[in-house]
Amino acid sequence: MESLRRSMLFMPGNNPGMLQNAGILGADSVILDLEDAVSINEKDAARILVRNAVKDIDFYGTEVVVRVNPLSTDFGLEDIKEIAPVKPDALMVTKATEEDVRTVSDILTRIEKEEGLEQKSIKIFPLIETAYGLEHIHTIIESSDRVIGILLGAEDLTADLGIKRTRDGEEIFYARSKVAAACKAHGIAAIDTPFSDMDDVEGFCRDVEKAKSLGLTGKAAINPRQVEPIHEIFAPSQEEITHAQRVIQAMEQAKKEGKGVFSLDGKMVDAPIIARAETTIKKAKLAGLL
Ligand SMILES: CC(C)(COP(=O)(O)OP(=O)(O)OC[C@H]1O[C@@H](n2cnc3c(N)ncnc32)[C@H](O)[C@@H]1OP(=O)(O)O)[C@@H](O)C(=O)NCCC(=O)NCCSC(=O)C[C@@](O)(CC(=O)O)C(=O)O
Ligand SMILES: [Mg+2]
Repeated sequence: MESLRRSMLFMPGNNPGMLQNAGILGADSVILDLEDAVSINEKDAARILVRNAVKDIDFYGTEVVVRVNPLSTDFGLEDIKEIAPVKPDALMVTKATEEDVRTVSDILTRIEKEEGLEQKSIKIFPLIETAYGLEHIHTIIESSDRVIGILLGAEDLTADLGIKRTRDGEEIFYARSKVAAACKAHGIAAIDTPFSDMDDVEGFCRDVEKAKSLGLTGKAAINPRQVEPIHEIFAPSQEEITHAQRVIQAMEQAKKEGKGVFSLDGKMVDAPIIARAETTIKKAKLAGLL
């Protein structure tokens, strides 16, 4: 069955307490970070900790993604060689380019063969956080059929663009729209950038609403407190569900009467409205609301 990926909770790979609880925090997906949340002198210890966590901890069905260091550093290749054999669901590739995704995919193919793992079982989640990555998003996605989703990284992206990162996020409107459309075109997940002010609940909810309204399918979290609001906002509202059910009922009646287009509450209903209603029902079922 298709699974939900509304929330992806980041946690530093060098924090055993957080890793220990990763499967019980309610997130759809956890990202165990070996990159920016881990300082240079902790990289080796974090890699061992994350390897053991992926191998031994019960994640209770939560998707497990490990963010590895770039291959251009001393740590990237070592991360992949140590982590892939314990079979995380996916590796997250930072500041992704086509070449990075191809290289990681080739290394995974070799490791899966050596370890007797199912081919293509380890997926790839590229992080789009450079101007190059954003403008090459289609070819990056097409670089490997392991790619299951994109995460937008707004801090690094705005730094690369040399622009200010603001609370309202006006400056990432284009990036969000581009990631949403490209991911939709390829049928993969489009995950929004994290919101760093954990205490600004109102601002956070507005940010999640904005991402949803632009077509992003989920959001990264940095704190467990952010998980529940993400799920609530990404779930269809009761009003949307009731309306979708009425559209489907009316469609079934119209079908019997041989009508392709009909009206409900004085508004025209045709194929795109029906498709939207079907999507709402599917999402409600996945979220356990129906
Ligand atoms: C910020 C803070 C230190 C605050 O800690 P605090 O302890 O003050 O928080 P509290 O709320 O008091 O915690 C209450 C209880 O929850 C536990 N707890 C907290 N957070 C938890 C968590 N994440 N996972 C599990 N458990 C957690 C905690 O251990 C405590 O447990 P307990 O003691 O048992 O009660 C903490 O959240 C944290 O480390 N977050 C993750 C940081 C991180 O991974 N960043 C990198 C990824 S972003 C990135 O890189 C994006 C990007 O790529 C994008 C771009 O480019 O744009 C880039 O480059 O920026
Ligand atoms: Mg980053």
